[in-house]
Amino acid sequence: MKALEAYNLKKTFRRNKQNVPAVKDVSLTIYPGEILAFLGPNGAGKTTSIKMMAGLIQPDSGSVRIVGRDPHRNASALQNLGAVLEGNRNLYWRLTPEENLEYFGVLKGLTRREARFAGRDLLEKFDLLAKRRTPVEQLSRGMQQKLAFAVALVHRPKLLLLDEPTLGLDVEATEDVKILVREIAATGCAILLTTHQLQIAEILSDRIAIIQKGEILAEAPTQKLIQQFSGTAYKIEMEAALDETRMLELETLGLEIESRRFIYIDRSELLYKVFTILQPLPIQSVVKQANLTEIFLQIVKQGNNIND
Ligand SMILES: Nc1ncnc2c1ncn2[C@@H]1O[C@H](COP(=O)(O)OP(=O)(O)OP(=O)(O)O)[C@@H](O)[C@H]1O
Repeated sequence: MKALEAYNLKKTFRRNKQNVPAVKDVSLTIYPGEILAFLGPNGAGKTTSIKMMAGLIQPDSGSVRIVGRDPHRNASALQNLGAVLEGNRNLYWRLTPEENLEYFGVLKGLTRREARFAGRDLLEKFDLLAKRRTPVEQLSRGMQQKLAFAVALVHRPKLLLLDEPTLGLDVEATEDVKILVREIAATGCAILLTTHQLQIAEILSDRIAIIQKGEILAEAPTQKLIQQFSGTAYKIEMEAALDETRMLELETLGLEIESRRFIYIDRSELLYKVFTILQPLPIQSVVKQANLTEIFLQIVKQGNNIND
């Protein structure tokens, strides 16, 4: 059974008497144990999409199923959903971790006893046991984020939605969150996460969906996406700016040149031609493997659907 199915979601907001089309067409599927990174520039429609998937915003059209149930029609669908959507705002700051877990556990349908047991387990797993009686407002940002995860997981959901889970965290806390995300997925929970930190998406995700202006531009397994774009892509970095003659010669080959120093080669058969043109200028580096940041920028720049 699929953990999440979203079909053709659409949402237009009304602001200052104008229509703001936030999400035009978003369809996504996530399977148990899978981590999907949902990427896109600011304002692309990620949060609006996630809120529709979480049952918080009613779509204008399209449908959502969480483990087969529609969260907009059937509140029981939410028993399979955990979400950390706006930083750690799903916590009560004056309550302790223990109290938060019990409170939210009961809210999600557990008995107090079940919530207490599940909460204690999570506190232990997330290394928060020593802080269980400290009010949330006195915890570090990293601890608060881990607790927000714990609260989202207390009722053992099958789908976890994470909006920017590492925002504002230091290096160590970011590492903790990465490990947690992997561990949670390993238990069979499906995870959808948004992040602007593309190296995190590259390391963590099994699949990537890229959204721009409310539409999915690309969706593919992470490694496939990287291979697809790395196969023939080279980037040459020159030590100094190129002269006019060489610029012209390279441009005649149809190559993209950035800041007169970075040459992008999209066909490997051109590589040696380019080296000949560049001789004897010093080359700083030649990189073959595109990373997700470059791929993301390429896709968003092209702005058309590579799945077509
Ligand atoms: N409640 C709202 N009323 C009006 N417009 C909205 C509302 N929520 C979002 N928008 C608009 O919808 C578009 C998509 O916003 P959304 O927050 O979904 O993008 P995002 O991809 O999550 O962006 P970011 O990466 O900056 O968080 C933006 O133009 C935003 O201004």
